[in-house]
Amino acid sequence: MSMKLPFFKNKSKETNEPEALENVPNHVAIIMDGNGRWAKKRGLPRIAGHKEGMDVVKEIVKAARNYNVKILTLYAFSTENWKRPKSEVEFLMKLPKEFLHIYLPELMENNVKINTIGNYDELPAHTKEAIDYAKEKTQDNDGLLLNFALNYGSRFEIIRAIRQIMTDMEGSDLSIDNLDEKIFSEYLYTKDLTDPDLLIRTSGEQRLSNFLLWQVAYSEFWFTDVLWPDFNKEIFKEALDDYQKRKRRYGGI
Ligand SMILES: CCc1cc(N2CCCCCC2)n2ncc(-c3ccc(F)cc3)c2n1
Repeated sequence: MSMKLPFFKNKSKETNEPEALENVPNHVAIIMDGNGRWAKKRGLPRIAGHKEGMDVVKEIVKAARNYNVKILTLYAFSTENWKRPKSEVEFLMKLPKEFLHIYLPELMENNVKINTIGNYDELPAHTKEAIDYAKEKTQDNDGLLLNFALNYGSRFEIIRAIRQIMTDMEGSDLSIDNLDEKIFSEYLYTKDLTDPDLLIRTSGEQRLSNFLLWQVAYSEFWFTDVLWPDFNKEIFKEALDDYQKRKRRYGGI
């Protein structure tokens, strides 16, 4: 009986093996803007844009894993967003639970670790409950770090760091003389993360909107007019390709 040799398909297409790309940004941060505009263009309520935007998050998490990005930070809710209509804020605060209910099993399967930065304690209890469960379930994962910026504001983060430094100076060997950038960074929400190598912002706006102001000092910025709900893995790859082409400078020549 002749042995039927296994037909070797192009394995890379079928497995979850990351696609080998040169000079991939280790940390990508994204301002996911344009959800309300996307809905308005279609005569839909704003919350329809947020819902659509949530599904794009899952696609971009998969793409980031595929290209071997190590940290993906997503600006999901800013300290300014509390000023939005109460009904919209209530809807937004339910999205983490909905996202995790749908995608946590797949995130677990793909070794993704969930993290958050921002003034977490001020979030509603039901929001924190869902996220705490996901953090606990994924705490030992060492694949992509999926980092949601929630109730995050960079100026608040900087003042919070200065306040803590002033308190610590009273009772420790921390002094004005030895305070430097490294010590200051250790007081930020992002103390355990490397700075973003690439910052992406959708919807055509070219401003930081109080996002990671200290951390993006040496980041490459990439802007697109595409609204977040229309963002996809192909456009994400375009940003990574552009990043690869740029000569990285850190203030030097
Ligand atoms: C709390 C505000 C908010 C808004 C939001 N949007 C709305 C704004 C931008 C577009 C994406 C969809 N998403 N999408 C996922 C999450 C999420 C957060 C934490 C977590 F552990 C799991 C998922 C999310 N959170």
